[in-house]
Amino acid sequence: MSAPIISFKDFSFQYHSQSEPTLRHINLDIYPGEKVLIAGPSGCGKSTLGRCLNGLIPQSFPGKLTGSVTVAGTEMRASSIFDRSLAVGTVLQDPDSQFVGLTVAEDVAFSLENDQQPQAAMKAATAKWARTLDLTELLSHRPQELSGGQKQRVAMAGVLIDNSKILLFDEPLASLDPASGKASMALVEQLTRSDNLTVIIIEHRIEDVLQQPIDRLVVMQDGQIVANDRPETILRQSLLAQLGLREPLYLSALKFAGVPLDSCRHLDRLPELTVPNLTAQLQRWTNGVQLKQPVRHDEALLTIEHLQFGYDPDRPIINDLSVTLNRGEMISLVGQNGTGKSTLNNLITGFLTPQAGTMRFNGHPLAGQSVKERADQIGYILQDPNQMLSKTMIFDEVAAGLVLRGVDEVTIEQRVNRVLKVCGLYEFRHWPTAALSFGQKKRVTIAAILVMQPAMLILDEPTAGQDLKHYTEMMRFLTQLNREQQITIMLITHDMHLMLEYTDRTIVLGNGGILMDAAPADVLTNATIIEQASLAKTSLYQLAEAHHIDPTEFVAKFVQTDREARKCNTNS
Ligand SMILES: Nc1ncnc2c1ncn2[C@@H]1O[C@H](COP(=O)(O)OP(=O)(O)OP(=O)(O)O)[C@@H](O)[C@H]1O
Ligand SMILES: Nc1ncnc2c1ncn2[C@@H]1O[C@H](COP(=O)(O)OP(=O)(O)OP(=O)(O)O)[C@@H](O)[C@H]1O
Repeated sequence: MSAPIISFKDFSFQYHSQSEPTLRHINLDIYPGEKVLIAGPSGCGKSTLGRCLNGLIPQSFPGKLTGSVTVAGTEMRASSIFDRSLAVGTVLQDPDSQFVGLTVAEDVAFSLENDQQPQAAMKAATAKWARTLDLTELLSHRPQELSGGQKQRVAMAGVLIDNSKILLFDEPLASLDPASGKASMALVEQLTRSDNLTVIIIEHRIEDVLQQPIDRLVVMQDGQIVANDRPETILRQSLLAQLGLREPLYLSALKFAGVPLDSCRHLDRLPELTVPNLTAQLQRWTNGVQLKQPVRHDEALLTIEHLQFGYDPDRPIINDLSVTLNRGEMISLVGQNGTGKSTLNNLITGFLTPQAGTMRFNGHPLAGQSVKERADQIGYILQDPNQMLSKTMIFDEVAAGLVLRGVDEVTIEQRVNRVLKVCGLYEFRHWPTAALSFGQKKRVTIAAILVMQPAMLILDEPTAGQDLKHYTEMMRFLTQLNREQQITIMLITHDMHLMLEYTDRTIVLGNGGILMDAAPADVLTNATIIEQASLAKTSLYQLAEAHHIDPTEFVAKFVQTDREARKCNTNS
């Protein structure tokens, strides 16, 4: 075997501002041409490990380090951040932080320009990567005009153009629609094999990454490596579930059906999975589950009719869109990157004004109501809580809307405390928001909206970047608000699991209008819609199809069983 291209030897790292090391005694060798997935609970140190590879540690994030890290034969401490960034191309979760150019084209070509490459070569390379990542049409746009997923693809092109031999992806899938996520993972696989790249992927969405072959799965916990093996070995041991991480859905389905994992071969690769008598076992399980009738909601809350909007009025993004959302519904809004999901919500909340059409909320027209008036009834929660927090202390943050509306102090105290209790934040009420984790901050932003007693919440990717424990906590909390207070909740998401497991209705946006409006299991088993809206079949669909079971029935029964299992876990 050749020498490792990356080697951690008894490596520990402690951020200057922390009292304990974040990485502890890491020993890890990665060989040229390997594709490695790093998984682990939130805060276990995955991104910190990545920063040690691309040179951000210790240069931009100083701290105390012991042991050694060598990348491509050079000891980390001996190389500059510039050399290190050339050796390791990095795509971060938050692409905004990577933009430097005025246009998409400048951004993609930035590193070549820095390297003083000839114009012609630069243009050819930019065009090639723009084509590969479906960005050609966007080359003259400003990065600020792009949707979240488009930004992520630009960041990826800007890194791939460099031809680095090592690529590091930190949560590459969070803002990509399922089809783009799948396509980018397939592209990474192709490059790994054709150009003999070494690839490290940090990701919570393990099932999505495992759609392509992964050579090694490294699992971290509390700053240490607790498993480092072939994915199949780790999946068979159910280690992911034990650590509170999300297993691939098909694995959960095998467990529900009582299939002993020891009897499975190629457990990490669904297309090659072989299990004796699997068809009979899955059919028996499917026949044994009785589907319950869903609860109906038919009191209209938000009625949108013939809505029309384009940033350039001649090129509508929303085109004659009509839909009614009912009180007490839990809805997912899905669709291709750049299709107009955020735009639609900005129209509802009043940040944008439609060129035509009407919207009525609770029977009253929204036109003529200010952003503030709409915010009393419809709360919009952005993906990144840091963009929403404006006060230093938690209590003040939650009270801000009431203070702005001139509510008296005694009422504010009562209402804020009540909401803080509902959100599980009461004990932190005198803390600064900066001291909270990402998930807790998100709750504060929700609390600040709930205090206005809205009838509807719209949340953009409420669980992105969170591990299963925090994801489940957040979704349990939202489900409780929905059931107990009859708040209508609409989740904008690219996460097909989330849509299946937690929502009762899926609205698929595309071509300016609504492509489909149905139960999530029906959407995810409709091949035409999946294709049109850049969604993806989950592994459950593939498992059912391969074993001649009606996929819609199988998926619906899986969701019901999974919800019941989760309910039991909560009650116990
Ligand atoms: N810039 C920083 N300064 C001080 N401490 C930090 C810094 N960044 C991270 N940490 C600490 O290191 C720990 C690990 O963070 P890291 O981002 O590496 O985790 P992670 O496994 O990538 O988590 P996630 O999955 O939530 O992104 C955190 O608990 C945090 O307290
Ligand atoms: N301020 C703006 N000026 C011009 N065009 C814009 C602006 N904001 C968004 N767009 C364009 O409008 C389209 C819809 O963007 P929007 O952000 O609504 O999409 P989205 O469905 O939310 O995407 P994603 O899933 O990637 O977040 C995209 O093609 C985007 O490039």
